[in-house]
Amino acid sequence: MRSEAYIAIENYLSTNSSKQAKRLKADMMQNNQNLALSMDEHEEVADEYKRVKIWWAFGKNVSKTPTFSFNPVADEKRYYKLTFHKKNRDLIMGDYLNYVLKEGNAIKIRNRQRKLYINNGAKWSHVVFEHPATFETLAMDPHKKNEIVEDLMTFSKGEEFYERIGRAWKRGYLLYGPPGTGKSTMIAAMANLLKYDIYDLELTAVIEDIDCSRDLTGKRKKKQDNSDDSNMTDEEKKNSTMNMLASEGQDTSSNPSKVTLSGLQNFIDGLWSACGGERLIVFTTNHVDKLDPALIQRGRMDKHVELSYCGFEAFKILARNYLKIDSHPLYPKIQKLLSEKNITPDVAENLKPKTASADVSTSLQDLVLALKLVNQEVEQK
Ligand SMILES: Nc1ncnc2c1ncn2[C@@H]1O[C@H](COP(=O)(O)OP(=O)(O)OP(=O)(O)O)[C@@H](O)[C@H]1O
Repeated sequence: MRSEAYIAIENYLSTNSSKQAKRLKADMMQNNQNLALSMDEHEEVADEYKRVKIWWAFGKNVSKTPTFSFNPVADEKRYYKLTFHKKNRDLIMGDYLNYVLKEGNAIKIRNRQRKLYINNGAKWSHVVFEHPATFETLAMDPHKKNEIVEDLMTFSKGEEFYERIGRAWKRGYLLYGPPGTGKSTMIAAMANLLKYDIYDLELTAVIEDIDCSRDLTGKRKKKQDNSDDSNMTDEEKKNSTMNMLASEGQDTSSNPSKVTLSGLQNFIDGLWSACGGERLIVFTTNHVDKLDPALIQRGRMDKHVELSYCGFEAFKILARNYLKIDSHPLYPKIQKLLSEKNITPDVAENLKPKTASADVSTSLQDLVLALKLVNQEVEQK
């Protein structure tokens, strides 16, 4: 079995390939998407660290003593040999090897399959997290979007900063806005950007009058209690979810069901202090005004982001995603319709081609019809 350190070194060396590509053997793995680079026996790869040259060589020892077994396996020990000038011994054995192990582990985390954990009240279960959302495809004001991406990147690279100021490496986000404005989509984009796992926690058991909520797989969940809320309008219904995004292997197993608001606050604070790695808590709600301010105070939720109705700028991003276009003669009409009523970005579903022969104009015409319909419905209400 290969040790963690061996795998980390292997990962690290695989990124060194740009300089040494000719000398490395390329194997296509899995679905031809992951290119795995490995070294051949006695092959050498040169590296440079703080202007010091280092040579890596791969080798293996096969045990000479024959052993009897019904399932003979070669007793083989693989190793990497490191060559450098002896005056640099301290730098290489200390700084450099630490750097290699850290980089190698980071590559492992970046390349691994990520998970979406769901809490069923008693314990966490998980599925593979595969959601295509990215910040590039998220429709929202570009300035606001850049600010969020920058904030997240600064946070994710902030280990030393948080250590220096003696604070836990954590950040809280509150996403609020009407249903269908992209809160779940943004969480998926965050997880994809940072390569974090997601722990999804429905707070419907805690806050009253909750109807239903949508999870990251896009399915509407059935209401869990039996109380009759058929007289409630959509506006009166609330939906609050907490998502924790964390890097690999962080233990967050707890049972938060049936907690009071102050219990919930303690629970969140407890999660924060549970362990050392970076973590991002994202709290989503449709009704920020109905939440207890104590729950979302700065410190618990550092950044408040409003996800809102679909403006023309956001529509242009959706049109680019769906139709690969930047302009069209129907744009002024669409801009006018979007400005008349509150339209959520999920109206972009109408941009999906409905027939094999549908082209850009047909899709935009479908959208115009859908927008007119929504506007009429709103007016009738
Ligand atoms: N800002 C957006 N950018 C791109 N797609 C969006 C955006 N908002 C919504 N959508 C699309 O609309 C659908 C619903 O969005 P999403 O589930 O993210 O909304 P939500 O705010 O989380 O809704 P809810 O409050 O009901 O959970 C998704 O299929 C998503 O692709």
